[in-house]
Amino acid sequence: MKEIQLHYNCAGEYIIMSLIEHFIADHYVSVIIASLVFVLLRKYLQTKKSPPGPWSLPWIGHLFLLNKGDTRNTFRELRAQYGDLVSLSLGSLSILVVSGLDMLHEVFVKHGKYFDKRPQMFTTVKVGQGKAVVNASGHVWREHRTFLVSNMKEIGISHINFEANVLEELQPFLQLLASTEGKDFDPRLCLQTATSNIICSISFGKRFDYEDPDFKDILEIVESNMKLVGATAIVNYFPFLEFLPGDMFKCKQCLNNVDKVQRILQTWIDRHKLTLEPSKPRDIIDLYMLDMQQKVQANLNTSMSEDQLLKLIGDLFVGGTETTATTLRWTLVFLVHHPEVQERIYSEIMTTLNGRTQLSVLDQRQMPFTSAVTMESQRLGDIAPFSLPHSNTEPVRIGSYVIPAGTLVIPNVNSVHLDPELWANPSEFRPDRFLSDDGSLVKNSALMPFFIGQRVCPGQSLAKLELFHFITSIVQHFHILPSLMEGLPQLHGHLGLTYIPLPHTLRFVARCQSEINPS
Ligand code: HEM
Repeated sequence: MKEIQLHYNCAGEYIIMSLIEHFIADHYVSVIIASLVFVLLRKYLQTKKSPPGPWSLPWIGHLFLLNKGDTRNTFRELRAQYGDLVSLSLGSLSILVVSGLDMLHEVFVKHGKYFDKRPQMFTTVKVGQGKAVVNASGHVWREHRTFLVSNMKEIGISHINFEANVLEELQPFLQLLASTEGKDFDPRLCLQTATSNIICSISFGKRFDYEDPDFKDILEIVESNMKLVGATAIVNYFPFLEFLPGDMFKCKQCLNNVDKVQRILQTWIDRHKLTLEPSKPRDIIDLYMLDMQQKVQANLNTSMSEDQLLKLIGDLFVGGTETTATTLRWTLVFLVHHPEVQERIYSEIMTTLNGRTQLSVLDQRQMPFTSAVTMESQRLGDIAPFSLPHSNTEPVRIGSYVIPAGTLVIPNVNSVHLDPELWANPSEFRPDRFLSDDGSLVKNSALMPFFIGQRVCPGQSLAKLELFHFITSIVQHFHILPSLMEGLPQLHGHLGLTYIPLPHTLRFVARCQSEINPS
């Protein structure tokens, strides 16, 4: 009895275990077969539950597929073979590629609340520190996103006059174009500077001189990190690589850059706080400080802090500069290929201005062709072909499949923007596809440059305003002509974090010399 008590807590348990032992001894062959069948059946049912995908190598998974050429083509081929949901893996990470208009709606709208997280990896956890909006999930993300969305609503409702900020930036930009005197010129840098300066205006209430050393430093560091994030991407899937000796994957350099930008932003925020007047919020920083103070005073559970504010301003730079500048660059590329489209926009501008010199955002409603050109540039330029990666913290059933918790979910927006089932001749630039027979604007839910669902771009009102004013002002004042040296720019680009045009120059020849005075 003593021996029995060593192994079993009570006599009942002893009896049951003895019966099982006897059964196994008598039927051990049947037990082995049954266990085998059980294991195989479970495995079969599990694979049945995950969306299909190609065979993978142990440990590295589909690295060979994702590292080969243009990922948009790879995903197109995978979709043709396996359907709208494709399972892949990298290291220990499960990946799901979601394609097609209906499936993107099913996953990111119908089941959107389950897929509103960001995956936990080097870029989000170390670079973005899981803070503010772009890299955050859960309570921090929801609170900061709500703050941003409520303060970046349609023009006229927001506290900040975005249009004034955009118009203020247009003047030095147009003067810079005029100063090129119709010679070959690459507009990339001045578009990036202008869009960054607009983020400065809405964040700090002031624009910077293009030669301001701190401003130039920030632009250079942000650009350097855009390139470094490509080099560090592999660390997202194989995290141990970060800890190899040296800085082979540029992780340390990338994190140092983040530190440098934060230090500059912190000094700007500190200076700005000294002049805060609660009755007159001037910009995002003022609005944030006031919102935070109110919540602290009311003893509310808030994640808002000065540290989060620093990251939020960083998010606006990352989310709002390169994206808008690249969209404008693609638009210029398409316009230089289509002088007849430039002339149609010009004529619409002149009719709408009707003697005035400056368009207002309210004029947009009377300018369907210009809106159609912007939409078509966003579709064909397709600058964010995979949006940003999402993730889920619990298993989610989509149709007959189960998506495991912690999957990295990639929205294949490219599959929609260039789908021949949705757009006739999708690789052609045809703004008229967004116009009805009577010339009015036809919206199309298959156009999703700002993506859809819970994480849809909160800066889209500002972005649309910038696109409208920059495109119309450039066409109002200049003929956009091909480079004398290089001819027309290429219509294909380079796929990095975003899809960008290949380096090129254009000529901006003033329509009427007297209209813009270079300073
Ligand atoms: C043409 C210009 C722009 C395009 C094409 C664009 C596109 C996008 C896309 C595709 C996303 C990812 C949505 C997702 O997570 O699936 C996004 C997110 C975001 N964008 Fe934009 N964007 C533009 C301009 C802006 C501007 C001007 C701002 C800010 C002033 C901004 C701020 C953000 C932020 C903060 C996020 C993160 C949202 C979140 O994680 O909840 N974007 N944008």
